[in-house]
Amino acid sequence: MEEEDECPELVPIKEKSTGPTAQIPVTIITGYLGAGKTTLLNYILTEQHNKRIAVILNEFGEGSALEKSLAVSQAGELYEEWLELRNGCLCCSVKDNGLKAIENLMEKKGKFDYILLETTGLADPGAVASMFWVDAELGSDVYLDGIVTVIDAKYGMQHLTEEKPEGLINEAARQIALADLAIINKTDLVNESEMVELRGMVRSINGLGKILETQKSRVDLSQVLDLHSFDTKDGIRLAEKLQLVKTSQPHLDKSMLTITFEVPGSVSEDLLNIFIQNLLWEKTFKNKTGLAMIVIRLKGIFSIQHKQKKVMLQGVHELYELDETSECWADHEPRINRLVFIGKIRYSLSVESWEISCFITFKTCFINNLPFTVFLLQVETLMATF
Ligand SMILES: Nc1nc2c(ncn2[C@@H]2O[C@H](COP(=O)(O)OP(=O)(O)OP(=O)(O)O)[C@@H](O)[C@H]2O)c(=O)[nH]1
Ligand SMILES: [Zn+2]
Repeated sequence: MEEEDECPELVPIKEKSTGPTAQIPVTIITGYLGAGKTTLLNYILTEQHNKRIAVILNEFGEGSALEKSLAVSQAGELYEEWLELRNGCLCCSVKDNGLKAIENLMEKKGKFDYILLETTGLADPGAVASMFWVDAELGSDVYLDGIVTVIDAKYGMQHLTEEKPEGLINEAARQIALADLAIINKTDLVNESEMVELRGMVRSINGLGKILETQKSRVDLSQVLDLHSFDTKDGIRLAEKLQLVKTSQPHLDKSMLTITFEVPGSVSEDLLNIFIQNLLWEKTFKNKTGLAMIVIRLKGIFSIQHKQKKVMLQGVHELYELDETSECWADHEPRINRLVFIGKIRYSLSVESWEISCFITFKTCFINNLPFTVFLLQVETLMATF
């Protein structure tokens, strides 16, 4: 893990030129796992604003880019650069990939006039933002327009008040501290007193940024794009902000991990729902020390029996939804069901036994048309094997 780089001397970039060599604005969309970043991205991509937008997505964990790509609408002309980082994130493990992705996009320059960069839910937007000052010539093509942080109204307080291992920063707080715009999303899931508490907490972390409140991340785009938050006169402001939230330790919480299951076949929707409810609500899957994984984020793509379309699973803490996507399983396409867990298990050394117990039960969802009693018997037999 790279030590956090010294904050680079921030050199305000020169006045933005206009015309064909016009610099392209970049908006960083950040926010904790499941807060609604992709929902905001989709909303921006599908709203009428006659901007041709390029998207850079940085996903946490191996292979989970697939779910992300299915979640990002294919509206309009979309240039997608993937930064699929193995259990890392753009900001602290492979900064140069971020630059590479932007430079790849710049080669297609002229075809788009705005870049949206969605970070992983665990990323440090400060390190991503400072990328725009580290690489001088990059500054000539793009400029950082603003940092937009999406906050989950239902779990935001839990994320912000979570005890972190010694010296580790709370990434949710850091994402808010650096926001030019904070969007408190999912207001449909909380009452007024919870909103007052969260609003106060956000304001106490970030006294400057604008705060909007939304459902499904639907905001007035003039409040999100073209903010010019870091124009020359404000460039120094980023330095101050970075100093404000600067820490010496890397921020990636080692206890956070991603587990991916891939199983061929088609699954019974009922058995899948039972499996997910046992996982998220009953926490029935334990490791050999009797611990369950704290699943913070759950994503998946499924082939459901008797359905032609791919079904996407989205879960955030205890909430989950199975939605049919517009994409069909192609005739020759192998039906591989993928399930990605992002979460933590104390004493992660014993995550394997948790993984085995969970995987075996997941596999039993694929044994077609089992009477439920037989299914449960199978689960018990399987669970006894380790
Ligand atoms: N109830 C409710 N659900 C929402 C709202 N906005 C988004 N969601 C759901 O929350 C889940 C996560 O939304 P995403 O947009 O994928 O969140 P994200 O921040 O991109 O998540 P990561 O992939 O972990 O980074 C999805 O199931 C969304 O449909 C909202 O305002 N209310
Ligand atoms: Zn990072």
